[in-house]
Amino acid sequence: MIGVPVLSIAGSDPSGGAGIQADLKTISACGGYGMSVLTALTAQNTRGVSAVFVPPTEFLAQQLDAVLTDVPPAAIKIGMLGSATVIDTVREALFALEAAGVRPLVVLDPVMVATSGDRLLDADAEAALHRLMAHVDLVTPNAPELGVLAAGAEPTCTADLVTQARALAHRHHVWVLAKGGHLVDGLTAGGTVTDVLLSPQGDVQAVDHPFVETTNTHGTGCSLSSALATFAARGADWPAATRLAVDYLAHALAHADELGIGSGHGPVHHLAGLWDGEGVPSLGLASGWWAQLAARARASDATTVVRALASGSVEPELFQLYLGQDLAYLQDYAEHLDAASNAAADRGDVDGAAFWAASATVCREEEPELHTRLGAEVPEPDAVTRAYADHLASASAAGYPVLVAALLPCFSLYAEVGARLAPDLADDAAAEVRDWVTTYADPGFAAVAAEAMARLDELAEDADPATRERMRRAMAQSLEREIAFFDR
Ligand SMILES: Nc1ncnc2c1ncn2[C@@H]1O[C@H](COP(=O)(O)OP(=O)(O)OP(=O)(O)O)[C@@H](O)[C@H]1O
Ligand SMILES: Cc1ncc(CO)c(N)n1
Repeated sequence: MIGVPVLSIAGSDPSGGAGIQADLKTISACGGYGMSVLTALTAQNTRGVSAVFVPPTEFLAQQLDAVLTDVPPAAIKIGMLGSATVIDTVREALFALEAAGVRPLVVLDPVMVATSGDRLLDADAEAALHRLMAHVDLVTPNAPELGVLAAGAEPTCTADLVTQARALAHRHHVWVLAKGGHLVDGLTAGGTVTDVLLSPQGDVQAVDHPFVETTNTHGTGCSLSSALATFAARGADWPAATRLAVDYLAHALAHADELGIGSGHGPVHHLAGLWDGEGVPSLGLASGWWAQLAARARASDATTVVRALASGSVEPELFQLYLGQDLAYLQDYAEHLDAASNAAADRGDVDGAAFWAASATVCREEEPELHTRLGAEVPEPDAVTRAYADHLASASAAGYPVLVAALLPCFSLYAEVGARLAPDLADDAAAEVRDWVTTYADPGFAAVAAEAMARLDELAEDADPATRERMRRAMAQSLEREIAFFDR
C-alpha cells in the first residue's frame, strides 16, 4: 500500500545525508509516509561529527508517545541510539505497543560508528542493544558492527559475515542483513558487492549488487534500513524487501556523484529515481508469482501446438482445432475483460477501465482477424475450453483483483511464447506459422502484457493476504489452462 506510515527513530544529521534526514527522503522515495522521532542531534557534515546533543530521555518518551498514540506505523526503523538509556526508552515504548496489541515491523540499524569514523553509540550500550533485539524483526549490521554484536573478530570476508550473522540470527531469532560495504577493498567499477541475508532459522541468501566507485557513501546504512522498513511496510516479505531496498540504494549510489554535495563523504542521491520520472518502485508481487511459475510456463514448449509452431510447420487439423477453440475462448475472454473494465470503473480507476476495455476490443475485433485469416470458424467449445471458461467465471465471482490475476497468463504466456519462437523462426516456415508467431512476438503486444502485469502488481499490493493468495492461485490455475489449451 503506497503511503503507509513508517517511523524512523534516529539521530539528526543537519547536512541531510544520514540520520532522520536520509530516512525521511528514503521513506518518501520508496512509497511510505515518513515520520521521525529524534534520539539525538549531531553537529555533522560530510566531513565528520563535531558534537552530539542527546535530549532528556523524558522528551524522547514524549515524542514516541505523541506519534505512537496517533499514527500507528506499519514499520519502524531504528538508527542512532547513542546510549543505553536511550535504547531502554525505545525498548519500553515498543514493549508498551506490543502489550497494547500493536506489532509494527521493526528494522534495527545498529549504528555504532559514522562513515567518518566518529562514535555514535557508547561502548557500554551493547548489552542494552541485545535487550532491544527481542522487539526487532530484522537487524542490519555492517562488518565491524556484526563483529561486536556476535562477539567475534571483525569479519573480513563474506564467509565470516555468514558465520557471525548466523550466530546473531539464532541468538535473537531475528533476520540479519549483514552488509558487505566494508569488504570492498580491491573492487573496481564492474565488481560485485555482496550483502548476506539470514533468516532466523539461519537460511542464507547472498544479495549481490554492483560496486559503485564513489566516495559519496555517507548515510548508505541509514538509507538501506529505511528502504527495507518501507518496502516491508508496503507488504513485501523480508527477502523481497531486501532485494527492493538494495536495488533502490544501488540506484541512489550510482547517481550520488551527480549531486556532488559537500567536500567530504557526500550523500547518495535519494531521489534519483523520482527526479528521473521513474516514480515509486513497485513491489512487483504479482511479477514475483509469475517468475515463480516460470518453469511451468516453459512447459508450454512441450505442448503439441507450440512444438509444431517451433518446427515451422503445423498439421492443418491440429492447427484448425486449436484456432477454432481459441476463437471460442476469445469471445468469452472479451466478456471477462469487459467485466474487469466495469469493475475498474466502479472503483474510480479510469485508466484501468480504459485499459481493459481496449483489450476487450482487441480480443473481439483484431485478434480474431488472425484466426479467420487462417481459416478458423467458431466451433462448440470443447472440454478444455469450457474448463478455462469455468475457471474465469469463478475468478470473476471472487472479485476484481482475482479476476485480473486469472486474466493475466493469457497476456503474459502468449507474449513469452511469441518472443521465444520469433528469433528461431525458419526462413522456410509455413505462412500460417509466421503469421501466428509475428502476431504474438509484436513488441506492442509485449507492452500490453507488461501493463497488465503492472496493474496486477498494484492490485496485489493493496490486497489483504487472503485475497493475495486467491490471486496467486487464480494466476497459476489459468497458466495450467493455457498449457492444456496448447496441448491438443
Ligand atoms: N561503494 C559501494 N558500492 C556499492 N554498494 C555499496 C558501496 N558502499 C556501500 N554499499 C552498500 O551500502 C549498504 C550499506 O553498507 P555499509 O556496509 O556501508 O553500511 P554502513 O557502514 O552501516 O553505512 P553508513 O555509511 O551509513 O555507516 C550495503 O548494502 C552495502 O553493500
Ligand atoms: C545521525 C546519524 N545517524 C547515523 C549515521 C550513520 O551513518 C550518521 N552519520 N548520523
